[in-house]
Amino acid sequence: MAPTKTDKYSVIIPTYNERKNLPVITWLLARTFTQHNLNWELIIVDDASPDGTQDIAKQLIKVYGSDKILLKPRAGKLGLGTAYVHGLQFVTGNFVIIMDADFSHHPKFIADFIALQKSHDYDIVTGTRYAGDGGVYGWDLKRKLVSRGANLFATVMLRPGVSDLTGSFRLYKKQVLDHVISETKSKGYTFQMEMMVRARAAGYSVGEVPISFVDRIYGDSKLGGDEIVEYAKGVLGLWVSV
Ligand SMILES: Nc1nc2c(ncn2[C@@H]2O[C@H](COP(=O)(O)OP(=O)(O)O[C@H]3O[C@H](CO)[C@@H](O)[C@H](O)[C@@H]3O)[C@@H](O)[C@H]2O)c(=O)[nH]1
Ligand SMILES: [Mg+2]
Repeated sequence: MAPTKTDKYSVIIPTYNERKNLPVITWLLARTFTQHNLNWELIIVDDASPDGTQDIAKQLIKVYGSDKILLKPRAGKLGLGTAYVHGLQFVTGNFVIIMDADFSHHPKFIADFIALQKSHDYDIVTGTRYAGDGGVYGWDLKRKLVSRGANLFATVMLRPGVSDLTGSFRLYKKQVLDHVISETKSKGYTFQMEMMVRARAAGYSVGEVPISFVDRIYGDSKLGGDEIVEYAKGVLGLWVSV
């Protein structure tokens, strides 16, 4: 089954200091959707970035149109999980894609996500770095071990049957995202893992597309030691409750 005329893909991108990345990621998204003749919109959730990300977003609205690009800012840096909740209120599509602004998630994979979703009517399609041709490029050994360890820990404890739990390049049916996000309590990096564990517990179907995750060129990652401790607490909390 191919996407229909009534299908619309709403991309939510949370941004914090992504002035340099946003124009190119937007251009690549527009190209991907245009090439595949798909309806789309991009919702930018910027948390008062001091680098002027919002000025760039406003220029993009002028270039692509306010039906395509929506800027939905917040007053301060409130974290990734709540950024998706915020962006979701403004979605007009029946599918939602969440991804990062920094090219770790290349828009070219979106066509594969959509094709896989359509072929199995999946509720969710997730990018995976840890199956098939997927991989991570540009991370040092420590960061690789943290990520593998985080995935292994949650996999062993919770057995959700999904190979990449902490990644955040995903496509959801809109009503599935509404449901799962309403049940998810964690905010920061734990959010993606909790979303997937809760989705599986609720019986939603999940397809996986191998992706190459490339570390950002511009700007810094916001992952710190506190987030790792939060993540471990999150896994243990779900182990008790789900
Ligand atoms: N609005 C908003 N956006 C934020 C915030 N923190 C980060 N972002 C945005 O969220 C995206 C991811 O942030 P990064 O700082 O680039 O995260 P990362 O360390 O590369 O982590 C990525 O990989 C992890 C998996 O290994 C993922 O768990 C994580 O979600 C993210 O995709 C980027 O678009 C960044 O601008 C925030 O507090 N608010
Ligand atoms: Mg990143």
